[in-house]
Amino acid sequence: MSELLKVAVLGAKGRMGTAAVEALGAAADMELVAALGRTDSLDTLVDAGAEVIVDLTVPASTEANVRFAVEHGIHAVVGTTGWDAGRLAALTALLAKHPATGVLIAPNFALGSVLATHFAAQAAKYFDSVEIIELHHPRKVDSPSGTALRTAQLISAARAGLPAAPDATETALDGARGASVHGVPVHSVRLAGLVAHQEVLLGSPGEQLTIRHDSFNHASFMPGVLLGVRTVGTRPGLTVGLDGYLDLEG
Ligand SMILES: NC(=O)C1=CN([C@@H]2O[C@H](COP(=O)(O)OP(=O)(O)OC[C@H]3O[C@@H](n4cnc5c(N)ncnc54)[C@H](O)[C@@H]3O)[C@@H](O)[C@H]2O)C=CC1
Ligand SMILES: O=C(O)C1=N[C@H](C(=O)O)C[C@H](O)C1
Repeated sequence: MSELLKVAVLGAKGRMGTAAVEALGAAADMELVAALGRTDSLDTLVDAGAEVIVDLTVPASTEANVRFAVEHGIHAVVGTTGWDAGRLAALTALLAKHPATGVLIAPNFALGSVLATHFAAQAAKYFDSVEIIELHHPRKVDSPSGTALRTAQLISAARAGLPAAPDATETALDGARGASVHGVPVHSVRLAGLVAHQEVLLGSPGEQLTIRHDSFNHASFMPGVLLGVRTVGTRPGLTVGLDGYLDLEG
């Protein structure tokens, strides 16, 4: 019998953490060796012999958690938001000192969402206008969502060198045109009853393409979490986006 992969969850009592503890506990090739909450010591990870952590905490905690893991040779699969360019640069520098360790920063684990973002980036250069609407449950603490930030970044890169989208707005109330993320307008909706949803609207004269993804519950994220845990140890260094572990060109 082959060895089980020793996995720990950080943020184990949260919405995502609860679902991940259940999914990882049910995986035949994994052993859940630790389930940490906000007040637990990170030393538990070392004592438990964790090989991979899954960080599902809060933007204020995630950077220190991942740093601890990398410094102890533990791979990290990260779903928590808040990984801006500065944090990613610092993590890349840290990983250079720990070349055998892998980190996946996954703004969204739902495979449909990863595909929707990929398709939106592919389509973006063929339309005059692109805007993003992300819609989430009202307990979400960050806005715009990590998924929308990532989608806007990829769309902006795909549209490099193209004219700006037409927009005759001369006066607007603050926020009425959304937040400009890499030049792409992003609108955040927080509504009771929602889970996690995103629409990318692409427009040209006479036509519109809408690319929409819906997560109806947290089960949607679990296949991506498991894929990340199974793969991260074979991918040293930093990977941003679960698409880095998929074969999207094939
Ligand atoms: N990548 C993805 O597919 C998804 C990512 N997320 C992101 O994951 C994060 C968590 O989301 P939710 O579970 O909805 O939030 P939540 O608020 O339900 O759970 C966060 C949990 O982390 C705990 N926590 C805070 N600091 C901690 C620390 N230092 N160590 C251990 N636990 C700590 C909190 O006490 C709480 O129980 C958010 O950033 C969210 O945007 C959420 C859903 C999907
Ligand atoms: O907080 C959430 O719920 C989610 N957070 C991630 C994000 O900010 O994109 C992923 C998903 O949208 C759910």
